[in-house]
Amino acid sequence: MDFSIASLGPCRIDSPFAPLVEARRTTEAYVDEGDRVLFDDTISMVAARGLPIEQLPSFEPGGPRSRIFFEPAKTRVAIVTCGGLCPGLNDVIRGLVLELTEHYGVRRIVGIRNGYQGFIARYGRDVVDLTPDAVAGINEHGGTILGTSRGEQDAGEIVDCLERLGISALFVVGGDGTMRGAINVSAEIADRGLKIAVVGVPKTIDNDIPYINQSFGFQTAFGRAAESIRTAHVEARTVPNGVGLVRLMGRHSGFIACYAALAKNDADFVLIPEVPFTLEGDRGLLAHLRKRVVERGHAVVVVAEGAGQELLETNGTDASGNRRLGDIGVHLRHRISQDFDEAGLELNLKYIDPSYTIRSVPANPYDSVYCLRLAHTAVHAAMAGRTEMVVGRWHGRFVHVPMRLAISKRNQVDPEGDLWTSVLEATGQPPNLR
Ligand SMILES: Nc1ncnc2c1ncn2[C@@H]1O[C@H](COP(=O)(O)OP(=O)(O)O)[C@@H](O)[C@H]1O
Ligand SMILES: O=P(O)(O)OC[C@H]1O[C@](O)(COP(=O)(O)O)[C@@H](O)[C@@H]1O
Ligand SMILES: [Mg+2]
Repeated sequence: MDFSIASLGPCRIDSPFAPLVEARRTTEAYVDEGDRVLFDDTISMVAARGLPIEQLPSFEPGGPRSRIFFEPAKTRVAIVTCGGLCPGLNDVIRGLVLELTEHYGVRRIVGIRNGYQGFIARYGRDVVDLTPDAVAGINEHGGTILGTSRGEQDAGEIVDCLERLGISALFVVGGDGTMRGAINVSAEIADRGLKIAVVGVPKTIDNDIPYINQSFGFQTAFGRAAESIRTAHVEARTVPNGVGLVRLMGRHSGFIACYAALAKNDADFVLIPEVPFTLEGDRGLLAHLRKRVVERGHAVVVVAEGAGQELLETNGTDASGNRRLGDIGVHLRHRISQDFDEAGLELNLKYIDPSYTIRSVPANPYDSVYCLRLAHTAVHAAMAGRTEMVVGRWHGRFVHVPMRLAISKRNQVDPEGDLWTSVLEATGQPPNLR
């Protein structure tokens, strides 16, 4: 694991934040820019490394610097949002624009329309000016005012466009695919000997980006998902042999399903991609579900879209190379109905798929705060010449994470971890459904 952050050069310019931070030292509420945030947070984890303290894996802290790399008056900035929607995208855009203009005095900020496509001539190269007026009130709305897209674009053409626009700092707001694209862009920038900072704000409702504790918009998304679980529960308990079946987003990671289920504490079974299950046999889902309905009169099943894919046919990939998943919700609805029928049991199954409704909403107040603080951290990093990195929060501290680390693996629910244990405690489902 390499935690070192790439930099465009020494910081020689006084930062407007110098008077605010120069006298500060690390406390439990602040990390000095010269300090490091430890990766490990227990005594046994640190001890197991067997390393001297300065060699322990650690993150560079985020936040304002006393000196910066770019001269604000000469700095031009671009912002792009890519991949699937996520609550809070507009909060991030507005946060970046206001911090850059009001505090650093950056005068030219452009938004690239429709993700990486907006850089490309074939798609009509689409750029809009972003001023404080242009972003007023956008945080009240879901989606992204810049638009977004999937599908890989040529890094050479992207950098041609950055050069033509005279950009010094590019902010990329997106998920793992976006960061892979941004690494290619950074490599092209380095090959051409340019000084353009590329700083990411990681975006994913699936919460599948590692080394950042939690992604923005996730809390809003699972909050919306929890409403579907409440609906399913109300419907299921008011009819004989009621089963509420809820399918939630979560391509490879079951965080939305777990958190939404815990938020309502009404689910009897939670099925996620990280924990394989079978339908058939004494230990399978169907037998346990039948038993639960016979004993208690109703049941609620929450399934993440990526769960049980081994039971289904997959359907190729999307424009970004993401696997198109089989529909586990529809499959379960069919198999549960069949199973109750074969057992001669009445069944009242209500199937709910909130689908895109959980990600197209505006951020809740918690996520809005988080988005704004991530945006501030990203601006401080870029102005200090940091590049090929994303901002994140680790153990409650804002940190800089190398982009390569942020895509080096997928953040997933650990079946041996305490989140899954909480789900097992809350549902009472067997640890092994197979
Ligand atoms: N392997 C890759 N290499 C380069 N660019 C990629 C790669 N995967 C995705 N991208 C780019 O990132 C953008 C968003 O990726 P996608 O996977 O759709 O969403 P997310 O960033 O949310 O994971 C796409 O438009 C594409 O241009
Ligand atoms: O239909 P779309 O827009 O391709 O998006 C569906 C996928 O987007 C997600 O919200 C995640 O998107 P990202 O990979 O862009 O973060 C998944 O939960 C879902 O499977
Ligand atoms: Mg992705």
